[in-house]
Formats: sequence, C-alpha cells, structure tokens
Amino acid sequence: MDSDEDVPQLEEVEDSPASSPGAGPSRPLERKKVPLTLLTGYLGAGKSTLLEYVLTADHGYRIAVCMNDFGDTTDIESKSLTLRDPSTGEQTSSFLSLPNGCLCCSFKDMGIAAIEEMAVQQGVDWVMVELTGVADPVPIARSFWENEEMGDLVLDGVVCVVDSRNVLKQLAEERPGGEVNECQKQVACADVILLNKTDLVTKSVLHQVESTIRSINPTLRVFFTVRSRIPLEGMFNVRAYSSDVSDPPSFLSLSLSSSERSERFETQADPALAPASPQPRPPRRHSHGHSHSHAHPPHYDGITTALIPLPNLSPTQFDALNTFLDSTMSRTRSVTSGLGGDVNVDVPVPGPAPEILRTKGLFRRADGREYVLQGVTDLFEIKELHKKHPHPHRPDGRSTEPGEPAHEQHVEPKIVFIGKGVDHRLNESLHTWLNLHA
Ligand SMILES: Nc1nc2c(ncn2[C@@H]2O[C@H](COP(=O)(O)OP(=O)(O)OP(=O)(O)O)[C@@H](O)[C@H]2O)c(=O)[nH]1
Repeated sequence: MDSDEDVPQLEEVEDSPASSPGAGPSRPLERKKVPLTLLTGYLGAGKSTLLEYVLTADHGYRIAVCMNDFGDTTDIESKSLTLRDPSTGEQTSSFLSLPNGCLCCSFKDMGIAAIEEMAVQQGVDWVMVELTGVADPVPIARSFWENEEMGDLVLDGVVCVVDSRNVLKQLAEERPGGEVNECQKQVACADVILLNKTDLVTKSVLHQVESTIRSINPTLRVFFTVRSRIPLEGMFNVRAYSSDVSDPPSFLSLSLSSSERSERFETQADPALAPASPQPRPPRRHSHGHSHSHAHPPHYDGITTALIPLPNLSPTQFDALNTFLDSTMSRTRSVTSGLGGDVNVDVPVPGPAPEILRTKGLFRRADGREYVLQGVTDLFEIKELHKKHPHPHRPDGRSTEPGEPAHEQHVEPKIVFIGKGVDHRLNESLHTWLNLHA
C-alpha cells in the first residue's frame, strides 16, 4: 500500500485555550473563512436556472458563482473585472460583477487558489461552484475537502438539483460492469437536494421520488422546488464537512427513529409560472416504517445506506471504532484502486468489500465527550466537538429565562455509511466488534 494513501488515524484534536468550551469565540485572530458550496445535478435538472436566480435576484447575499463557462449570463447587465496576481501583476482570472453584488466567474480557467484569492479580495459572503451535468462529484468534493490551496475557503456542502420527472429513470440507468451511475453518485454525495420541476409530476410520483432519494441518502435536506426557487439560507450553512468543531453539522440532527420526519422544506411555486392545471401538492409527511437500525433494502443495485446507532463508548471501544473504520476504509481502497485482492484488515466483516462514498457520524464517549466523523471515499477524519452555544430555547421553542439552564439539542450517536455494497453486515460486524471491546 502506498504510504501516501494511508487513512488518517483517529486523532483527538488538542484543546487549545481558544477552542475550549466557554473560552469565547474560537481562534479570534484567524480570518473568517468563506464557505463554498458545490452544485451538482444531472443534465437539464435546473442548475443554470438556480444560478440565474442567484445572480439576478435581490437576495442580499454577495455570492461568487463559478461556472465552466459564462454561457448566457453575459447577457445579464454586468461589469467585467480582472484580477491580477499581486506579486507578478499578471492577470490571473476574470469575472463579471453583477448588479445585485454577486460575481460570475469562469471556473474553467481558475484553480482553487485563484477562486480563494478572488473570494477574499472581493469580500464575498459565499462561493458556489457549478459542476457539469455528468460530473462525478465524489472526487471533486474530496479534493475540495482536503485541498490545502483552499486557504480561506471552506467546503460547506454539496447541493444537488434533480429533475423530479426524469430522476427515477436516470437513477436506474445501467452502466457497464454494474458501475454506479453518475446520478446515483450525485444523490449519494449530496447534502442538500432540490427536487425540482415539481410542476411536471403528480403527487404520487413526487412521493416515490422522495422515498427513493431518501433510501439512497437519508441524511439529505430536501426541498421541493419549481424553477429551482429555494430560500438561499436553506442550502447554506450545512457545515457538512465542517472542521469547525464548535458547530455540529446539521445532518447530525437526523433522528434514527424518525429520519423521514427530519427535515422537510417546501418552496412556493412562482405564480407567474403556475401551470393551467392545478398544481400538484408535495406529499404530506409520511412514514415508510423503515427501521434505521438496519441498512435500507437496496432500491438500486448501486448505492445503499447503513445508518448505525452507537452506544456511548468506553475508552477501549473508542479505539476499537477507529480500528473498525480503518479496516473498512482499507477494504474500500482495495476496491476503488482496482487492485482488489486481500487487504490487511483487523476486523472481520463477511462478504465482499463495500465501496464507500460518504461517511458521517457522531460518537459519544462514556464521559460525555462528543466527536464528529467525516469521510469521503477512503479518507476519514474525526474531531472532537466543542459546543460553543448551548441551545438558547426550550424544547417547546420558548427562550430560556436568565439563569435557567440552556437546553441542548439531543443528538443520537450514530454512523452513516453511503456507498455500493453497504449492508446490514457492516452494522452487525461493528456491534460484534464493539461488544468484544466493551
Ligand atoms: N417546467 C419546469 N421547467 C423547468 C424548471 N426548472 C428548470 N426548467 C427548465 O428546464 C430546462 C433545463 O434547465 P437548466 O437550468 O438549463 O438545467 P441545467 O441543470 O443547468 O442543465 P445542463 O446545463 O444541461 O446541465 C430549461 O428549459 C429550464 O427553463 C421547473 O421547475 N419546471
């Protein structure tokens, strides 16, 4: 095995005075990072429609949108700007400054470092990078996540737009050798999804689309949209790859017993776009009766999910969990590298190795300390969570009185694996392994 590809080990992040609970804002001397969102979606799903909205609407955000090419956006009244390398004075990239304060940049000619430079120099609130319709977002998300050139940028999450009318067909498209298709990968690796073009489908189709999407990736924030019209706050601050260990990623609020009820958002159809026939309503809340203590039954040969509840961990179980993850990721690496064959693993998991695309989780030790797990393909990282702000509201939504203890949002410890060949064996093996090390 190439040592460069060694999976990062479980490391406890050291408590610096600035990051300790109760020590005030973490790292006060550091510049605030600019969050970056990756936008994916199959051909024709509605990505450009979303970007056009971002670039033209009066939403109050200053967003830099990076696209493969400017396309039709050059029609939008804009001012062309050029960015120069401060050391050489050479032109590094060009972009358009739009009337609502947003910027439109050509991603084709810009590396991550140039995007970072532009974001910092222009003082933008947010960066969105559009990936092309058939792009596999997994390696791109991974490279944005681990890239040192990100500097003052931080990957916030992956937003995927799907065409509700065609997505079931796109998910079912077969690839030679049973490869996972791009549409499945886009859904698997997304953190926020827009079920777009809801004006073109019936309520029952939309219901089917939602349950299929959730069976592939139960950690998603779901929005129902017409013309990709989404409240922008909904797709921002996802912190899905958060390395700021004072703010838990929002997927952690996913409840094991009620993930179907977890987060639902509906957007109003633009009346100007309303079809002549009555607008189908998005489905009401519903339950599929799934038990999340086991993997979902596969809907497609490709991607499945295991959502595994965890007990509070003893010190030996905490170490054992690291070994389990290390072994699981080594097996994934042997599949994705195409080398196959035996890998040196410490944990016996029956059956063929899964190809894991995304891993997320929260661990709690018996002493109450909590850790967030993030993983993309065979890379994973675990950081201790230092809660900065206990929840200022009571569970009934009312603010706490002065002196009354703040209520913390209760998050159940769990791991979510999303990938090909992920099934109940991972769940069973992990619990057997943890019991062995109790
Ligand atoms: N009826 C309907 N049409 C929509 C909606 N959203 C987008 N469209 C139309 O669908 C077509 C494709 O939308 P785009 O935004 O260009 O899709 P895209 O994902 O950028 O497509 P590519 O650039 O090919 O990947 C356009 O004609 C849009 O006007 C919607 O909610 N309802």
